[in-house]
Amino acid sequence: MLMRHLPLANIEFPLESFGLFRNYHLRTTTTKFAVPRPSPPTYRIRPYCRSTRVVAQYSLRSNIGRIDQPDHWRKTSAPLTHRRGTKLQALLGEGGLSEMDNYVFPDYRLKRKMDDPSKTPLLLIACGSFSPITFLHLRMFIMAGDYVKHNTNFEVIGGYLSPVSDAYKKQGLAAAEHRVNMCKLAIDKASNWLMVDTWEAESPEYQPTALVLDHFDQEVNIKRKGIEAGDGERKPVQIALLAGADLIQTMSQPGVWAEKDLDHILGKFGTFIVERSGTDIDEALASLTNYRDNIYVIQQLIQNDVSSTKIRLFLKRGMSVQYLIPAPVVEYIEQNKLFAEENRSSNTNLPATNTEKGKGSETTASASTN
Ligand SMILES: Nc1ncnc2c1ncn2[C@@H]1O[C@H](COP(=O)(O)OP(=O)(O)OP(=O)(O)O)[C@@H](O)[C@H]1O
Ligand SMILES: NC(=O)c1ccc[n+]([C@@H]2O[C@H](COP(=O)(O)O)[C@@H](O)[C@H]2O)c1
Repeated sequence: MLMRHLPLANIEFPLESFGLFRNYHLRTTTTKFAVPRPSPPTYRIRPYCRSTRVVAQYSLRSNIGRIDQPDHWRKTSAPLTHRRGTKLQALLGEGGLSEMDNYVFPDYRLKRKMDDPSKTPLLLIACGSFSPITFLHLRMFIMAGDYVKHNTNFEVIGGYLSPVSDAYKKQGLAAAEHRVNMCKLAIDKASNWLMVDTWEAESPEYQPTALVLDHFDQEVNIKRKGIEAGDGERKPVQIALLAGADLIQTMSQPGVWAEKDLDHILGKFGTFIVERSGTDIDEALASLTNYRDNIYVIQQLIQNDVSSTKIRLFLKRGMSVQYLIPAPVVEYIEQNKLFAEENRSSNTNLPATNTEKGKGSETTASASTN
């Protein structure tokens, strides 16, 4: 896996060597051996060093050097052993989350060449829980696209959903595998420019947003050297965070964002903010005036107050969420019985921001659904 699991070797062992364990981990102080999945009749062993990870992260942060995943590693992915023989599996295909261990940056919907070389290429990144993804998450990209077209000199060349890692431990966070699958289902047929990047979701550790944006910068500007402008030249792509106003509001709350991360996100990358009911946008931006040239505020002309929290609340109460979230996602939730019960097994450490933002509260379930 890129950056986090820099593989040093790719060794196959006979099945009998490991008995019948499906996941097998050997740890020493400096080296970890992970056996992600059985690939009958052999297990694939993936050794990697913790120390290399630190070096890789440093390189990524500072854009020094190049961290390449060896091609042989990508191509020798273990076959899936738990195939879901459903319509959804057909949709998710081989790119389903079951193959998360073999991370490859998705670029199949990235524009290869700009339509207008005089513009600045722009890539929109929405970081979030997406537990589950709603139509508003998708609408954010559409609203941003319209805003960019009519108000700026940017040209959007693609958009990514980046579901947060399980390590975020937020209340109501379904397993990353499910959240990624739902995001993929939501965009599969519905978009020709949105993609789901699993780099963050795959990470066993929480990745701060500044680092996530660095990852995109690395993939698009360092590895792919930007985009062809149409006049023979390649242009660097402006990476920007796409977020709701509630997220920006947390930027002035003490302890939520590191000062250097804010400077990195708003100074180097910039952000497109979608208005959200319940959040005073002027108040949210008051402490960020230093970065105002890099902050674009998008009005929600048709207010949509749907949130993942409200969706989970409906599901917990056995109410339908049809037409609030994409149909394949409704089907996926039913098939996997998600959000039906209080699902807090991995979410006992709740962040302080859980019940604000006018999203509805899972703990005060009497609110807003009557
Ligand atoms: N109705 C909405 N209006 C504006 N922005 C939204 C809306 N719903 C989600 N967003 C934005 O989408 C991004 C991803 O958010 P996230 O996955 O945390 O969704 P959420 O619906 O706010 O989740 P939850 O209710 O679980 O906290 C955030 O930047 C958030 O502000
Ligand atoms: N310090 C940080 O980098 C930081 C702080 C708060 C939220 N976030 C990100 O914002 C997104 C949405 O978070 P919430 O669902 O908590 O609003 C997540 O992707 C999360 O990683 C990042």
